[in-house]
Amino acid sequence: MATSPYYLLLLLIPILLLSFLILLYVIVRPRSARIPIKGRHVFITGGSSGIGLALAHQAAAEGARVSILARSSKRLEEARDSIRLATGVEAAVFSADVRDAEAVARAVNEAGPIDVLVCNQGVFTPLELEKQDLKEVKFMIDVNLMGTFHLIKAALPAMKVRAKDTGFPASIAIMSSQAGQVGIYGYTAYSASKFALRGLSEALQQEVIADNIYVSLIFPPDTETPGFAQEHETRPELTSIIAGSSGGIKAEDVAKASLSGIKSGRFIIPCNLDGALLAIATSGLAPQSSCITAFIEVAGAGFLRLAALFYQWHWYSIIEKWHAESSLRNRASGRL
Ligand SMILES: NC(=O)C1=CN([C@@H]2O[C@H](COP(=O)(O)OP(=O)(O)OC[C@H]3O[C@@H](n4cnc5c(N)ncnc54)[C@H](OP(=O)(O)O)[C@@H]3O)[C@@H](O)[C@H]2O)C=CC1
Ligand SMILES: CCCCCCCCCCCCCCCC(=O)[C@@H](N)CO
Repeated sequence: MATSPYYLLLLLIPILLLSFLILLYVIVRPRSARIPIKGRHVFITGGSSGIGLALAHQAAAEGARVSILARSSKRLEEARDSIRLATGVEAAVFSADVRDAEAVARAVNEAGPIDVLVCNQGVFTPLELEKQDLKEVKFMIDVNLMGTFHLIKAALPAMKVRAKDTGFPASIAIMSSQAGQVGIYGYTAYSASKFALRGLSEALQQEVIADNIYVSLIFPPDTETPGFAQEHETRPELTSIIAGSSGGIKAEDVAKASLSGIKSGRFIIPCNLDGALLAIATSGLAPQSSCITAFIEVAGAGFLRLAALFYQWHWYSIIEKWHAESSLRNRASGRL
């Protein structure tokens, strides 16, 4: 009996899919890696509060040797006590302002060679640019971007030697934000500082892969931390509405997602489902070590661009409505 062409087509689809997956497996770069943290030195900046403190707890609980850096010695001591109480691990603490390259170099040299560097420190004071003082703009760029440059410059030489001597891959993980994947009302300076970390990370990964060092970029949504509580008091209403599109998350959940991605040597680390969709929609020319994720990125690009257009349509409708209502309020109060 002649084989119906439909059977051939049905047979052809899984063969084509499998061939495509094999092609992706061959081409994805850098090749995936396992980065152990048990017994290794994890250095976390901003480790005295919020996400950084949750990361320090998680890393200590997984058997890492933990160092935390921040400005306030008091908060560092309190963080060290909480880590000891929860995990029995004695974290090393270093007080320095990441804006001071020499202070950072001193702290990193004192801490000794690092296996996993987590550049987590960050500040965020959302406000419409027109109202924002340029000093605040510079402050966010200096802490979030220049501070990260200072840390990597100080830690990289010894990390290279250490990775070579131990034969284990090392990791440089940088804390971005979903506001580092999409610009959000009120976050002109903050988004700029976080988008810049994307360019830094993509370029740096090409520079350090030969030294068995993997770069990870972490993209949390709004996260319940002391910094966020402070931010929430002053951020513009439209910022809260638009940023709220991705919901909120606990610092512990960001820490778990971050460490899991770091240990797998993943370049882009989302922290929730919206973040996973956002990561695919903004994958661009980012490195990708997983052929499955690469397949989803290729297959989902078109649909997710459509979803992104719907999000923009929704956000601009909210902005338009907000301005219409506020001009009605102003007219009603006779302020126009
Ligand atoms: N909370 C959120 O909604 C989200 C946060 N993020 C990012 O996560 C990171 C941590 O945020 P979060 O945990 O909320 O922040 P917190 O404000 O709770 O903690 C910030 C930490 O950074 C330290 N820090 C601040 N400025 C400096 C500096 N100049 N030098 C050294 N250390 C500094 C603080 O210690 P000290 O003040 O003593 O120096 C503190 O340990 C940031 O990069 C932020 O952009 C990303 C997405 C969402
Ligand atoms: C195509 C699919 C799209 C999927 C959903 C996109 C939703 C994007 C929302 C952006 C949220 C920005 C949060 C910033 C958090 C932060 O960094 C501040 N709290 C300061 O710390």
